[in-house]
Amino acid sequence: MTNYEFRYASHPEDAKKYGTEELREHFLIENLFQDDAINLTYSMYDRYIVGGAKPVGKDLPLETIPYLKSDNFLDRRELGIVNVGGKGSVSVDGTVYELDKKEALYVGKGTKEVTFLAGGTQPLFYINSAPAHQSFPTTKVGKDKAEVLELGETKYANKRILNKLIVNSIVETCQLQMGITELVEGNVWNTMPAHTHERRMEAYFYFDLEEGQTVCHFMGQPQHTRHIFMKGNQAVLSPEWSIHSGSGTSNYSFVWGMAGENLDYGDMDVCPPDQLK
Ligand SMILES: O=C(O)C(=O)C[C@H](O)C(=O)CO
Ligand SMILES: [Zn+2]
Repeated sequence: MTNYEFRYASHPEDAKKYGTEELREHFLIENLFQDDAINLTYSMYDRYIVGGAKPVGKDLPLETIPYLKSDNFLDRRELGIVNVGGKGSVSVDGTVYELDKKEALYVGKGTKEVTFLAGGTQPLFYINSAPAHQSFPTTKVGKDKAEVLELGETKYANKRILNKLIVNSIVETCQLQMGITELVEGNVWNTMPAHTHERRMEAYFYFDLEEGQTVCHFMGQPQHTRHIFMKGNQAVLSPEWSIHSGSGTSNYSFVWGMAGENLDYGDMDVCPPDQLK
């Protein structure tokens, strides 16, 4: 079963007026993982699709959805998959790729068949997809291939390990970039100092958050911020004009994914913490 929903893009002046319910309705994606279903959200932020696939008792083929008006999901798109659950497998045009937790698979434009296979130790496949103009080879990015950076300091409660997975130094893509950031125990702030990048939108997916804990995700223009309280296994859309940062009541991990004008991971306009409002 494939479920899908649609999100329009918001003007920053409009978003300033949103209350709690509107913010959650427009930016928060609450139900990504449903047994034996693929749940997709098609957004108008760079036509980025955010989704989840949870095969429990049957294999789940990635079917096209009406918003695409294409015969196959990847006729004009590329796809990034990050497994955030137990070990699992994905079939891509007949080749099976095994993904451990926190491993990624890039699937290029023109691929006809992508099937999330039941079995393993209950995988949870987090999906991001963006329009593509060129076909690049399907490539698994295992733990051995990830580029790992240590960021932040415990003194500032933001010590974290950033794992670049689907980035242009590892795999060729048209516009997709994805990776995982893991907060070190005792640290709670991600992406602080915060930044914007008007060249790209971004989506965050929070996971490995202890039951009963929460992450307060911050968004908005740097001098007009808003917050959304999030649970584990939920995603949030970050417009190109918005910061994306969060503080948890414990440590946690998140998958970041981006698309837009460039593939330059370092293209960020940093906002000093004491300038945020
Ligand atoms: O912890 C961080 O800092 C991040 O993970 C930042 C994201 O990768 C990002 O926002 C990239 O633009
Ligand atoms: Zn960013």
